[in-house]
Amino acid sequence: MTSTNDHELAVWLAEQAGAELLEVRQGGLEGKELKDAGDQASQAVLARLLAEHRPDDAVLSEEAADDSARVDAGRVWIIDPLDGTREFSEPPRDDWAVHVALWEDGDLVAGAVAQPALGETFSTAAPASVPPRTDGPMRIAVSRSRPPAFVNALADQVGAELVPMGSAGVKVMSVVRDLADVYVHAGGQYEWDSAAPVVVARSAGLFTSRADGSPLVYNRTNPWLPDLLVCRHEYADEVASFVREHADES
Ligand SMILES: Nc1ncnc2c1ncn2[C@@H]1O[C@H](COP(=O)(O)O)[C@@H](OP(=O)(O)O)[C@H]1O
Ligand SMILES: [Mg+2]
Repeated sequence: MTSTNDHELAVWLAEQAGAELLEVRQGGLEGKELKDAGDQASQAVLARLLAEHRPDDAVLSEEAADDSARVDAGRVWIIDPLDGTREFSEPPRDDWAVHVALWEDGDLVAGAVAQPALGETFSTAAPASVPPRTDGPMRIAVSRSRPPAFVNALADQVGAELVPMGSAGVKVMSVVRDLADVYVHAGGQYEWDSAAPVVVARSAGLFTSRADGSPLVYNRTNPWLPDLLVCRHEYADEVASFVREHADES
């Protein structure tokens, strides 16, 4: 695997962790015990394989202590071993994911989002082509548990329907798959929640930004990156302008 390119490595890592998560989910645990076991098992797989195959690279993970030296590193893997932890603990839901992204010299350059319960991995190794849009009203993917405060007003204004689901990665992939047109989030998130989904969405030709349309910046000292917009290009201006006008309500 050492000679594998970064795109292929991201896929392999996400799928190895995903296989581990499927096993953990069969183990008879429930609730918080299942969530914790999933987080820890996936983190262990990713940390071990990254140390083995990319020993010189830094890592920023939801499930590991942050080493501030990564801010000065040239290459940083930004990983979320289990995104949508809540949905992972509610079998047979399939809206949870493994995120593996690579940041290099200022921007995201490779990544994979595995949806193990769906048997699918979306990646920069084989960029997806977004299907033609399904006819009908705009569909906005939102968090099941923490949707942005402004989202009902946004849906009313643009005549959209809301599609609640778990996991930032799954919501971004829902835009890639034409199950939604827009994913907008505000109020809280970290770099690992969006890094891999964003680089995969970019490779599929989608629009990505902060919720107000400003650029996403990764590998900052503080990984808090609380809002996100991923959508088909034709919706970007309408949604970002609405967010700018309603910034105090997120
Ligand atoms: N207000 C908030 N503050 C912090 N993290 C948030 C958040 N809203 C969503 N997230 C994180 O974003 C990811 C997707 O959330 P959601 O499924 O609600 O859309 C989840 O990651 P994890 O499952 O890795 O913790 C969740 O913790
Ligand atoms: Mg997450």
